[in-house]
Amino acid sequence: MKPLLIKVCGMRDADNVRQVEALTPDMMGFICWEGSRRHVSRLPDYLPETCRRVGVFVNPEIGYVQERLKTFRLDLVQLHGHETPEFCRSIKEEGLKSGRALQIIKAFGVALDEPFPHTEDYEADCDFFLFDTRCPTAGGSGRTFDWDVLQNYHGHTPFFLSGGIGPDSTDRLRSFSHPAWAGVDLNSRFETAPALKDVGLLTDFIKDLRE
Ligand SMILES: O=C(O)c1ccccc1NCC(=O)[C@H](O)[C@H](O)COP(=O)(O)O
Repeated sequence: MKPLLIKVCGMRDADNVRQVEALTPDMMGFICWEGSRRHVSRLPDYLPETCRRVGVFVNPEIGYVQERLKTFRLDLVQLHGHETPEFCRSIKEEGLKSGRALQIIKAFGVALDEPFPHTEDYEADCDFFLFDTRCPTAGGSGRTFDWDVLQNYHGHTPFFLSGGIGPDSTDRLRSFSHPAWAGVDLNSRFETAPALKDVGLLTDFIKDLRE
């Protein structure tokens, strides 16, 4: 399997952030949306330094993103709502204004009974896509979708595979292949409680994936 970026999402607790950072993921995600059980309402006492910090938003006001860019020192912004390509561009420009080469991850919910998401218009303004299971909670469902539908994605923007990836997913990941596949996103199936990751489970999984 080719080397994959590993993003651990839905972090909040400072000690847990330190423990997960020691596993050297590439990115760590902080949910900046009140509707989530993983919502981070205040700045954690510790933010990771050796991996990139991702702020996860759902249809945010630009001012809220600006504030979180500064306080969380975000490297990437992940957008999980109905944000337009223009909005993605404006967020990227906000990063430039504050002297940061901010990257954008646009998330798309995938459902078998709906047409594959229309990603083309986002190619120019986004650095990554994230294909997640469509769900009423906008993310963090713990449910997988049929990864075969990703063969309908012919774009060039690299993507994260997301939605219900768990300790038992390694074999499926090994048999999955796509030229634009760049990484995996890990969340609720590695939790002992919302926003609290099981370090043992993550240790084994990340070791397996990198072998
Ligand atoms: O995790 C959340 O609670 C969440 C809520 C609303 C929008 C996004 C959210 N998470 C963002 C992620 O990148 C998750 O890791 C992704 O949805 C997959 O989660 P899971 O199915 O639990 O593995």
